[in-house]
Amino acid sequence: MFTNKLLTLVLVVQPGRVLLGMKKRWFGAGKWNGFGGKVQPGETIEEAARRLFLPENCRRKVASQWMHKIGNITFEFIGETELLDTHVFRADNYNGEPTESDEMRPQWFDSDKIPFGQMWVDDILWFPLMLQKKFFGYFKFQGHDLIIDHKLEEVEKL
Ligand SMILES: Nc1nc(SCCc2ccccc2)c2[nH]cnc2n1
Repeated sequence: MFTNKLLTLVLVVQPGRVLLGMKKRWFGAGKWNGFGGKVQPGETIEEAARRLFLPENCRRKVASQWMHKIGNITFEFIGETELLDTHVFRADNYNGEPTESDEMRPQWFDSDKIPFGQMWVDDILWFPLMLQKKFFGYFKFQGHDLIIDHKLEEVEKL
């Protein structure tokens, strides 16, 4: 019997570069990733994505269409009963300057130099889709570094 945990993941993709953050603590610490986390009760997935990515003092200034949903990935970890239902967004028009937080140390990467060796092992599989399409994904992990099953499909609509 599985329960679902709603998560967000925001990636800023600009011509020739992608913004990632080095996760400094807790789940996924030591890996480069997009920006996100858990959706709180009473907020929408989009509201959570905005809250978790934009610093408080920017939220009012950033229009609502600053990001668009590009993917939905479910992560299952063997031995755990909670599925991570992760909603992936692209924020291409973000032109703020990212600042370091307690959680994340941001850094821009050239699109052809994404540090996949220091990221979750599934990312190299869906990042290329993220640049062009929308996609559904499912990854079954044994531990945090071994994918034992996965599905990935491009879709027209999420
Ligand atoms: N890229 C990626 N991300 C995650 S967790 C995403 C959701 C999250 C959770 C906590 C803080 C920020 C974002 C993954 N899990 C397994 N493979 C994975 N790949």
